[in-house]
Formats: sequence, structure tokens, C-alpha cells
Amino acid sequence: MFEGKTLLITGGTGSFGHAVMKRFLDTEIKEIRIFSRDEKKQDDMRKLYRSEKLKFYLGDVRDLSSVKDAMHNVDYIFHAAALKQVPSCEFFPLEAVKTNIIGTENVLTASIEKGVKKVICLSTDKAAYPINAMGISKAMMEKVFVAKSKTVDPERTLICGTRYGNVMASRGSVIPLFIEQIKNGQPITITDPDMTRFLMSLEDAVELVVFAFYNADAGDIMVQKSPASTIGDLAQAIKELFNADNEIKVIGTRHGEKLYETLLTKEENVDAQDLGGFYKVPVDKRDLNYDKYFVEGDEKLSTDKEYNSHNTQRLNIEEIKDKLLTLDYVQEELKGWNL
Ligand SMILES: O=c1ccn([C@@H]2O[C@H](COP(=O)(O)OP(=O)(O)O[C@H]3O[C@H](CO)[C@H](O)[C@H](O)[C@H]3O)[C@@H](O)[C@H]2O)c(=O)[nH]1
Repeated sequence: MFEGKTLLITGGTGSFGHAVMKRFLDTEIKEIRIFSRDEKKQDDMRKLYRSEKLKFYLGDVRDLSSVKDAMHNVDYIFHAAALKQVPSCEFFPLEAVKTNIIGTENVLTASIEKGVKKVICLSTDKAAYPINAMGISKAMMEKVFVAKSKTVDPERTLICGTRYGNVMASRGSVIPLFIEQIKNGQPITITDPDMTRFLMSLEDAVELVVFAFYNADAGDIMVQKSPASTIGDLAQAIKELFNADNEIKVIGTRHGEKLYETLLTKEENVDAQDLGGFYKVPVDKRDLNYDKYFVEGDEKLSTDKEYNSHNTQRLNIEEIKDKLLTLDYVQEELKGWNL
């Protein structure tokens, strides 16, 4: 379906943008358009890949006209532009509103106007039962794209989304931190050994978006089933891989952080469809007749459970090690370490 087509990636210079670009660059795709704010990152990417198929557009999702200017003749959009750091959104919540919520509204408004055929909006597990500003803004982003998907004929513009968990070894995340601490002979700082997180790779995130592309209907949110581990086991697995004996220091749960992450809320699970490796949260089909919100209930709502990093498949230390070894980053770090 991508043959001869133009794909626009908002936030395209980020790690997800890079991974998608690599996935599609050598296909029959016509053009991959990278839309982002940072000219330096764009220039680095341009020089690194030197591909005729790659086109760079400077702009900000907050600015509707810059979004519109990038959308002529675009067939599909992966909307990944976001503020995603928990602490910065906590201090500057309105910035999260502007980028994550209004920015998404802009991307969708422009897509509909320009006749883009499909838009996939990327969300995060932190949007399910959100407790921090980043998660709350992403939850609102989901509401915005679900509502917007109902305003347009899906044959013309199909709007849907994905929700995924922590990307293993992403910049500034816990796996590189633990490895750095080992290399520097520092204590390994664990917030709570029993805290759990889903373990997904960047490739999984790309696979999820591609799955959504082929399988989601308008307004659906697609979720990938993922294993999880406790942070205590993750630290132990990394210690064993690096043959390290650093002490473990428990520092306590950080501000805005949960004991476990949720990929499907209990309320979503009632209607979610199990598609093997994925779940599909179908769009709420109730119409503008508000009455039905109050007179029609669902018995399952009291009994169904959420799908979270505490009740998903739990990896043991050996399995975490195997998973870590699939990451290029960990392989590279191990090579350097053994030398
Ligand atoms: O020193 C540390 C740091 C983290 N953790 C734990 O490791 C897990 C993962 O932490 P990360 O910091 O890798 O990931 P977060 O889920 O906290 O969130 C990260 O990913 C988010 C995107 O999903 C945002 O970008 C956010 O700012 C960024 O910290 C958490 O359970 C956390 O408590 C520790 O045990 N010790």
C-alpha cells in the first residue's frame, strides 16, 4: 500500500521517526517527509541518509499554517510529534496542552482539509488512568482524535491511533542509566524493586503503527500485547549481563510515577477485541444522543480487568537478559565493556 505513496512523519527526527524511516526507506515508497522543529537534527539526518526520498519540513504542530504547508500530496501520516518527558510537562503543563492536544487538532484539521488518506496518532500507556501532565495531555489527545475521526468520511480520511509502553533503551531511560552506573562504578538506583514496566523495543512500536495502518478502523486505538518485568529483575538482569557487582540503592518512587502502567483500562477492556498479538479498542459508537450515556449500561464493566504491566506476561531474569541482548545498544555497550 505504500508503493508510490508519500508518508509524513511528524516529530520525524525523534527515535521513532528514525526507526520508521529505516523501515520504509528501501521500499517502493515515493517520499518520506520529516516534519519537525529542530533544523540541526534535520540536517544531521539529511547528511546521514543522503536519500532522494527523504524530504525535510521545518515547522511546529502548534502552528497550523506550518502543518498545512507540509501536507500537499501527502497520502499517510504517522503523528509522533509530542512533548513526552514527564518532569518537563509537570512544570509546564500548558506547553503539553499546546503540543500534544492542540498540535494534534492542527494535524488532523490540516489532514482533513488536504485529503490525507490515513492518519495514525501515537499515544502512550501513561495516557491510561493518567496521573501526570504528560499522560493527561496524551489522554486528551486520544479524545481529540477519536472525536475528530467521527467528523470525516473514513473513505476520505481515516483517523486512528496506537498506544504503547516504554521503549527499551530510549534516550534518557532507565536501561542506559543502569548501564552507565555500572560502567562508572556507581550504585544502581532503583525506585521500587516491585515496580513493573512493559518492555517494548522501538521495532515493536513501528510494528504496532504498521499493524494499525492495516487493521484499524476510524477512531480505533490499537495496543500491542507486551511482556513486562519488575525494575528489580531488570537491574539484576543488567548486572548479570555486565558481570557487575555494583550495589543496589533504592531511591523511592519519583514524582508523577506509577507502580505499574496500564495499556488497556478496565472500561476499554469491556469492548476491546483480541487480535492475537494486539488489542483493538473500537471507537465508541454512541451518537450525539447523550441520553444513552445515562440509560444504557454494561454489566461487564463491574467485572472486567484492566491490562497492565502487573498482570501481563512477567519475564524472569533469564528472559529479560535474552530480550536485552536483542538490542543493538546493549550489544554495543557489552562489546565496549568486555574490551
Ligand atoms: O534511576 C532510576 C530511574 C528509573 N527507574 C525506574 O525505571 C522505570 C522506567 O523509568 P524510565 O525513566 O526509563 O521511564 P518512565 O516510564 O519513567 O518515563 C520515561 O519515558 C516517558 C515516555 O514514555 C517519558 O519520556 C519520561 O520522561 C521518561 O522518564 C520506572 O519504573 C522507574 O521507576 C529506576 O528504577 N531508577
